[in-house]
Amino acid sequence: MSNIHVTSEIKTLKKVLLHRPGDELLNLTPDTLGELLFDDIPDLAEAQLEHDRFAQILRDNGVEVVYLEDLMAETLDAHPEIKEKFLDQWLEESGVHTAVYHKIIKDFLAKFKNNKELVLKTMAGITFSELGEIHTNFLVDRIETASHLLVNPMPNLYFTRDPFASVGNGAVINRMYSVTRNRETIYADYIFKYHPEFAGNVPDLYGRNNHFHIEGGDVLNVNEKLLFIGISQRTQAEAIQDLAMKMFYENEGNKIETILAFNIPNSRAFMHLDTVFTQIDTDAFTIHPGIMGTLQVFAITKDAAKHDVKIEEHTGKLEEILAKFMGLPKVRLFPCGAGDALAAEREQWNDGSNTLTIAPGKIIVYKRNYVTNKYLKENGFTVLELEASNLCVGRGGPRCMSMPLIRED
Ligand SMILES: NC(=[NH2+])NCCC[C@H](N)C(=O)O
Repeated sequence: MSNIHVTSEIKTLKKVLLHRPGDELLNLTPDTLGELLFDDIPDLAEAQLEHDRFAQILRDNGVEVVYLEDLMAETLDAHPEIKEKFLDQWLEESGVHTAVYHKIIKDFLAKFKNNKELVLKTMAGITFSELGEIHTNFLVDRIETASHLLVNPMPNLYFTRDPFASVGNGAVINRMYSVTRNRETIYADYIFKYHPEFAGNVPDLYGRNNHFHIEGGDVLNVNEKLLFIGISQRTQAEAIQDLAMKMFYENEGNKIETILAFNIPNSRAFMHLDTVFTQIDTDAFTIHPGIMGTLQVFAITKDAAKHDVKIEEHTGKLEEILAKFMGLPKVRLFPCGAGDALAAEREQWNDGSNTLTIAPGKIIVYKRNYVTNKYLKENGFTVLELEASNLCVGRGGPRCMSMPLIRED
């Protein structure tokens, strides 16, 4: 029996994975914002308060909250023999190839006796100055243009939606689009391989060493047999085709029969499908009107005779395509900004259409998106509002900040 079970976007959420933003946010500087995929530097203490409020809303609604840093620390506690391998891999993938640096960092990390502190340190990054006495004489640290960092931080970790995606009883462990986010998947990889609760029961449906990139923000579980995946800045069409082949032919336990691929504009504001489209009830979605002009929808199914996939483009009204594939008489779309074009752009930027559904019709949103929230309330949705203005400068909302591990059927 797997410890992952997700066959829906909306059914009652039972267990979710979060990461509480940590010191990695202190290692953001104006010069590194672009590379590290942030638009501003959040106030860490405020961001943590906001994140704790998010976790509390989830708990108050009966959801068990677990943290990535705890699962990874428990993994190392249970298997001390993999610690060296984990650290070597993390260093190698952090771009620390020289033996001298490698040794200095390993010596520095040896001070962290507690695995949770060690894990948090690997997430936060390492500056030259904190190496203190071990920090000897580095030319690279003396030049004017030097970065202050020996190991880069992973500031996007609190967007737990992206490094892997729960699908059915398995996990799509992703190859990420950006260098800065690629190391994030190491944690999921180790947790699913070695954590006592998950080891041996969570099949990897994709693989972090795959050539093509795909991220969890693009993957929507509609039902046991149907997935929606965005073709976006973060997810390549080739990755979807590859995933389809793996799901259709290599994973016995997987029940997916159809993948609807949504080609959305390639832009920073719409980096993943879930930034412009999320399911909020059995027959309802939020949508950013800005994607409608160029949207293309493809159905990918199994072509058993050819041991291949069959690809068909579907044109026409989006509501009708969705209703057809979901087996519903009708589907309702709720535009971000409630039909006001300016409000739509402003609120989409702050994740107005990035809702986390915790039960049919019950959603968590950022409070600041007044226009969209009011509209959703007027249409009968239960809207739980999270006050947050620091978390959103990382350009992600409640769905991005959560990875469901268990939902009811
Ligand atoms: N599922 C999401 N929409 N995640 C948002 C991730 C934001 C993050 N700063 C990035 O650019 O990767």
